[in-house]
Amino acid sequence: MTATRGLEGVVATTSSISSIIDDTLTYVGYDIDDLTENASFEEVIYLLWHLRLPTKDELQELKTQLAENMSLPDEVINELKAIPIKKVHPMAALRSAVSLLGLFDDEADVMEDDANYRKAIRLQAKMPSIVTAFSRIRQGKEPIAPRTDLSFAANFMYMLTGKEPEPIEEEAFNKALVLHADHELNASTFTARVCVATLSDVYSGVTAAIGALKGPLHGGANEQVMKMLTEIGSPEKAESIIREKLANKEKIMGFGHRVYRKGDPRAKHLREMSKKLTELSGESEWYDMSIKIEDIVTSEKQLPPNVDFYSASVYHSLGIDHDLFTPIFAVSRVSGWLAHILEQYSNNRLIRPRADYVGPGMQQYVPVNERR
Ligand SMILES: CC(=O)SCCNC(=O)CCNC(=O)[C@H](O)C(C)(C)COP(=O)(O)OP(=O)(O)OC[C@H]1O[C@@H](n2cnc3c(N)ncnc32)[C@H](O)[C@@H]1OP(=O)(O)O
Ligand SMILES: O=C([O-])CC(=O)C(=O)O
Repeated sequence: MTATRGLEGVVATTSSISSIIDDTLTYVGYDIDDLTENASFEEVIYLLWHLRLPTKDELQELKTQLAENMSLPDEVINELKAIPIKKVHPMAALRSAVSLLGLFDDEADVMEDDANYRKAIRLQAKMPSIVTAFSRIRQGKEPIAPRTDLSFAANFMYMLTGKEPEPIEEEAFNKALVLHADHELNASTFTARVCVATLSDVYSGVTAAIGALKGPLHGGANEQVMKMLTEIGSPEKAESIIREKLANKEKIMGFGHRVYRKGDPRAKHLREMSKKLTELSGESEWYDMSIKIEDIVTSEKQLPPNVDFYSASVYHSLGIDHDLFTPIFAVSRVSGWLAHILEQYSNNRLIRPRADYVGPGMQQYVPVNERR
């Protein structure tokens, strides 16, 4: 038995949800470029869960179901008010709140398909409410109730700020949600599948996935990108700082990918949005700095930007707090996690690989008093 470090190149399951072939990303056979330009996030949710695009009536039904399930139990709001909210990372709060939500769902441990689908709707609907409630409570404000007449993207921004977004902001946010929705067997999705393959429940699967997304090598990279851009401070300083980081063998956040070699097809959409939105907000230095960094990292290390690099300046331009970037990723990616959880249940087998043991050989137990 020989281990493959990080399971690189290992094919661990079949899936009909999304694919990455020759650096092209598709959801159920639809190119990500096509979906980003044309689809609403609600259509993408339906696509991932049903493996086909919805009719007009089916889409309306999904929108209604999401709208009806957005509000949070008082206990979850009260818990967010009880935690040391100024010290807690919102991803940790989201992880705990999703786990807590499961305690107030009478169907949490009901394993029938219909019940699991209903839980998927509830989780998809309530994740934006948790993230926005966290943000409001942290500012000493009351959470804002969701509106049934707004799109998923607009509702998130409305619950965050109390204002309806401008059409260009809603469009950008919808695109970002579409771009982050699913990505084959990434670390958090794999985590969700491993968890529910024990026939554990949907809440456990999503809670585990949030924990995996939180790390800076995965979803947590978008917040780290903004931290780096803020530290660099201006496009003029980018070159020397990035060259120094590379010389010190530091990783540049938002670059590199386990699967893509030529580049992440999502990055160009976010680059374009970053250009547009930073111009609009009068802070084009974030875009200029990002372009400069991309030039250096691609020429020095042949590492193209991934989805997290330009999403940082996009979310910043939308006025979003930097530590909410990864929770927003989760608000979108939960659609993919849920699709994979439902797919795993539909054809389940326990996921249990082996380890190549490299520790000491057989040893004799020595009582503690005799040990030296
Ligand atoms: C949504 C997402 O999860 S997208 C990924 C988000 N994560 C990041 O942006 C963090 C920065 N990037 C990385 O850490 C990596 O590229 C990962 C985690 C995405 C992929 O990791 P792996 O496939 O395991 O590649 P690994 O970390 O082994 O890197 C291979 C080589 O490229 C280098 N490298 C990879 N990424 C970077 C980077 N961002 N900056 C500098 N060097 C890098 C490594 O140092 C290593 O060099 P070496 O062979 O000389 O030691
Ligand atoms: O696929 C991966 O390894 C990481 C990634 O880009 C994602 O989850 O969107």
